[in-house]
Amino acid sequence: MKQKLSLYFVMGSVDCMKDPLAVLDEAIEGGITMFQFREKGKGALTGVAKYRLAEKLFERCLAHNIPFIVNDDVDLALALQADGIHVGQEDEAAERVRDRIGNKYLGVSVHNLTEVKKALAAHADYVGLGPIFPTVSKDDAKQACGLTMIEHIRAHEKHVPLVAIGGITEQTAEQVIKAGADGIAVISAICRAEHICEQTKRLYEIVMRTKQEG
Ligand SMILES: C=C1C=NC(C(F)(F)F)=NC1=N
Ligand SMILES: [Mg+2]
Repeated sequence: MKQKLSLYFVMGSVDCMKDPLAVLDEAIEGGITMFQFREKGKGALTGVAKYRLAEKLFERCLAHNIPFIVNDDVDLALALQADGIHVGQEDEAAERVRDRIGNKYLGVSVHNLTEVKKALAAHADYVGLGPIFPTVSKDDAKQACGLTMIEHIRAHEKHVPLVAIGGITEQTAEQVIKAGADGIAVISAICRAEHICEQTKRLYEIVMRTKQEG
């Protein structure tokens, strides 16, 4: 699980400046290790259009052995037979989701140690902690919790697979890993890059080098 979390690309059509399929193809070429389909916010696709896009993105991930995770929408995850689901504190209760999805990946959004412990009690496979820095990708994001929250959680839960999310860039990725995250989750750092493949490669190199240094 910790290896998979290294470079976790989170994306929906609203985050992309061009065809989401082309964006994902470039990100895969650049070395992402996990993908989350997060179709949310103003102008997000719904219904059949959302399903069709999810199917095509899932095909890309399958072809490259990259876990395909669906954000929030458990019904969509089950219909697609996705590799997993990611839910927030306000989504369907993690315990109930675990019952519905069996042993697929279950990720839970957390903002503090209490929520980490709750997620572990619900048998989550990993937690997504954030936003670490102010984010541009989520209009109802909570207050940034900073690197100290990563350190605090890691000090109390040494082994929990933890990916950090929220405003993480090439400039801050190293300190996020050094603070104790097993990986970084990014939206705009990849989606808004001039050259998506090159940017993804740089993020991948930084994360993997920093993880090796221990
Ligand atoms: C709100 C979120 C928090 N964390 C994550 C991830 F990093 F992928 F685990 N994804 C989300 N959608
Ligand atoms: Mg959610």
